[in-house]
Parts: sequence; C-alpha cells; structure tokens
Amino acid sequence: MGALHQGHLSLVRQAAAENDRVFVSVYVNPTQFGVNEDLGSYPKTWDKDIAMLRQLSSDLKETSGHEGAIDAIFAPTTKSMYPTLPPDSSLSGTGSFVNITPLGNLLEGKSRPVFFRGVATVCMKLFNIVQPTRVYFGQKDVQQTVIIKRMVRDFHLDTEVRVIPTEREKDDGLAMSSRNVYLGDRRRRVGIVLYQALQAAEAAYRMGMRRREEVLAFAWEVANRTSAAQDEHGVEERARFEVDYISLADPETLEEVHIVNEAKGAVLSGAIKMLPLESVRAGERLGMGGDEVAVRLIDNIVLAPRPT
Ligand SMILES: Nc1ncnc2c1ncn2[C@@H]1O[C@H](COP(=O)(O)OP(=O)(O)OP(=O)(O)O)[C@@H](O)[C@H]1O
Ligand SMILES: CC(C)(CO)[C@@H](O)C(=O)[O-]
Ligand code: BAL
Repeated sequence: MGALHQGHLSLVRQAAAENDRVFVSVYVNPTQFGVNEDLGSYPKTWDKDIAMLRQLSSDLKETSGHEGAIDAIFAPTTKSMYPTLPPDSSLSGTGSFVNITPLGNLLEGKSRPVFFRGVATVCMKLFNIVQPTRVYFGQKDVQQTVIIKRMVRDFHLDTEVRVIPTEREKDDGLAMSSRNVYLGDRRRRVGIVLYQALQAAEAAYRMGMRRREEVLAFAWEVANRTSAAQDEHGVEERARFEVDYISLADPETLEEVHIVNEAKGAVLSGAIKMLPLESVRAGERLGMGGDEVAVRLIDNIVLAPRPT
C-alpha cells in the first residue's frame, strides 16, 4: 500500500533473489478499510516510494547482474481494480468479494470486520492480473499470510505464497509499519510494549511452559506493568494504550490453543491501540496528524514446532 519502508524492500529483495522477473504492486485498497478507519489519511509518499524502488532495483542489478531487478510497478486506479461497482467498505457491502471464514473473523477481524474481505478480494484481483509464480507477504501481518495461503489452497490458485520475516527498527525492535509515522516520540517509545509482551511470553515458552494461562501471563504482566506506569505519569508525560488482544493460536486455523502442541508450534500475536495524546508539550516531536488519532499496532512471534 505504498509509504514504503525497509520491510517492504525486504520482500522485493527476496522476490528478486528467487525469480527472474519481479512486479511490485502499490495500491491503497479501499475495501479493506472500515468506514471509520484511516483510508483518507493513510500516508502517501509516491515520489519517495518510486525513488526507493529505483534505488533498490539498481542496487540489485549491480549485485545480481540481472537486466533490471524490478520489472514493473503496478499502481492501478481504483476504477481499474473495481471496474463495475464502486468499492464498498460497509459490512453489508455490495460487490464481488472473496470471504475466507472463519479465519477472517478472528483476531484482527474482530476489530476490523471488513478488513480481510477487502484483503482477500484485492489479492485475488492482483493474482488474476499478474498471474505470479510466487507472491511475497510479510510475517508482520501473520493472519493475512494464513488467509492468503488458505485462499490459494481453497480456490486452487497456481501460485506459491512466500512469507518473509518481520523487519524491525534497529534500536528497540519495533516492527516496521507504514502507520508508525503516526507515532510521535512519546507514543513511539511506549509502542514497543507489544513486542516486549510477546517476547516475555516467548521466553516462558522457551523455559518449558506450554499451558496458555502460564505463557500468556508473562505477556500480560509486561502490558499491565507498562500501562500502570503510564497511568502514574501526568498528561504531558504519558502515552496510554489499550490492549485489543494477546493471542496464542494454532498456526493454521488461528483458533486459540490451551496447550501448545510442540509438533505444531503456535503463533503468539497481539494488537494494541495507542491512544491519542491527552496533552502536548511545547516543542515535542509529534507524529503525522499531531498524535491526535488512535493508532493500531500489531506484531507476532512464531513459536516454531520442535524438529522431530
Ligand atoms: N516490518 C515488516 N517486515 C516485513 N514485511 C512487512 C513489514 N511491514 C509490512 N510488511 C509487508 O509488506 C506488505 C505490504 O504491507 P502494507 O503496505 O500494508 O504495509 P504496512 O507497513 O503493513 O502498513 P500498515 O502500517 O498499514 O500495516 C505486506 O505483505 C506486509 O506484511
Ligand atoms: C496485502 C495488501 C497489500 C492488500 O492490500 C495489504 O493488506 C498489505 O499491504 O498488507
Ligand atoms: N498491512 C496491513 C494493511 C492494513 O492494515 O490495512
């Protein structure tokens, strides 16, 4: 969806390493945004995106000797992606949609009820237009990867879904995301709480814990402690957040698990909402939109199955 960062570029790099021809799509798909979500304000940095892709393409060309590492950028208009009815984001929306259930109703889908309908629909369109041998998605959006794999399987699509590790900020490991530009310094610092909570749960798993309550208690401890610490600060110091969910789920069905089956592993994932700042200090570095809108952050860690 543009507003490119190193996470996006890592998908392109991997695609260039594994294929002769690479297409990059840049399209902010309206049907995956709910009616009250941020479609209108979603960051758009077209000129910078193109410059980044050009640079990457020439770097890759030098290292691999390919003619051109990126063959084309596909940036369609909404009229060409939705040729008959205009895109509809309402829950009862009319139009031609791909619905992958129950996967699309879980986790992210609970808070964003039209999200995965929009994602599956636009990906089906992109796959039909480009007919790719392989498609590249980021691990950061784990539920999206599970849904796209399911769509490929259930609709007998002739493509291989490749999932590329989450690129993280060097300083603290925050998952890169286009929406991070909404975070000013204060919310950016606190936003790492989600990854820290997931890491605490992962550590519990590594220490041998397998029961849901035991593993997730470690994550909740981090989230609750951080939240309480913010509450103690004054309005000019704190950045408050709400936890939407912390999940320990089966890697294929994304159903919550009670005891992790080591042969299958599990996915630890979560979402938090960074709330708008209550009061802004003079000279404080703010994010896009002045830290006035809530920002949803997601992240996950895969608990890999034990080799047999
Ligand atoms: N940090 C990351 N590491 C690896 N892949 C990523 C990362 N962030 C996004 N991607 C992948 O890039 C592709 C395009 O994602 P998208 O344009 O929605 O960017 P995004 O950063 O996820 O944006 P948003 O902030 O809206 O979630 C998706 O497959 C997504 O999973
Ligand atoms: C898969 C996707 C490109 C569909 O618009 C989007 O959901 C994203 O960028 O993750
Ligand atoms: N990468 C997810 C796109 C979205 O949140 O709309």
